[in-house]
Amino acid sequence: MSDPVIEVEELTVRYGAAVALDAVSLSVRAGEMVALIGPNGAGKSTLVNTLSGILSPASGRVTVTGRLAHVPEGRQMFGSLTVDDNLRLGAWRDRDRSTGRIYAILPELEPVRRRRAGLLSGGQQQMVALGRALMGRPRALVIDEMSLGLAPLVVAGLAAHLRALNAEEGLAVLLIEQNARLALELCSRAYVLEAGRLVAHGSAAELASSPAVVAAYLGGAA
Ligand SMILES: Nc1ncnc2c1ncn2[C@@H]1O[C@H](COP(=O)(O)OP(=O)(O)OP(=O)(O)O)[C@@H](O)[C@H]1O
Repeated sequence: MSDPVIEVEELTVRYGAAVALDAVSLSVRAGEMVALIGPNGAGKSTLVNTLSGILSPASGRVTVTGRLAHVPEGRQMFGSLTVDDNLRLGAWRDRDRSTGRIYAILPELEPVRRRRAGLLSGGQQQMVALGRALMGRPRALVIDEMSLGLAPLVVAGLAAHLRALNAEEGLAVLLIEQNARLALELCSRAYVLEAGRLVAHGSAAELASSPAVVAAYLGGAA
């Protein structure tokens, strides 16, 4: 098995005296798509912000091999700029980098490349947000609430692109989702975070048949 691209070891993060993450360990390997599931306030954003280097650990370690890109919740488009210009913002370190590679990976964006991003559908905007993250040629991608407000067919299209990136480029993907059902469908493994602690971890199939997970997150009997 390949080495982890994202490795979080016994990570504790505090806001003042409040413990937001308590000895959390997780890993994502190259070519893997892994979910982090948890309710509001579980500590998901705290983990993402620590991975991005915005927050510092009180103890423990976060290691990312290569570049990590973050696809934020709510897409965060520059609505008055074109799709192409939004993509270019993902490569601010290298302004001459071509967007051609992104249109090859996400061909749905090519016909709308000159359109203002604010005029696109939610699904198209999510694709632009993904493309913008890929412009930095990351080895790891953290995607926040990708499915929010999107139709199942649109989410399936996005997931197909992520699987191809997993397989063809060995991208490591950490999917942060409140929609546990969807996360367990899309990912091979998942972690469940509650009040700053990991309460479950396993293959998606194991978690989908765990009575505790079913009761808390899948709304019914296994
Ligand atoms: N800047 C802050 N100062 C103090 N406490 C904070 C701060 N940010 C978050 N918290 C607290 O830390 C805990 C974890 O919050 P976090 O935002 O990481 O959760 P989350 O899982 O991302 O929630 P959501 O799904 O609602 O975004 C919560 O109890 C929250 O109230």
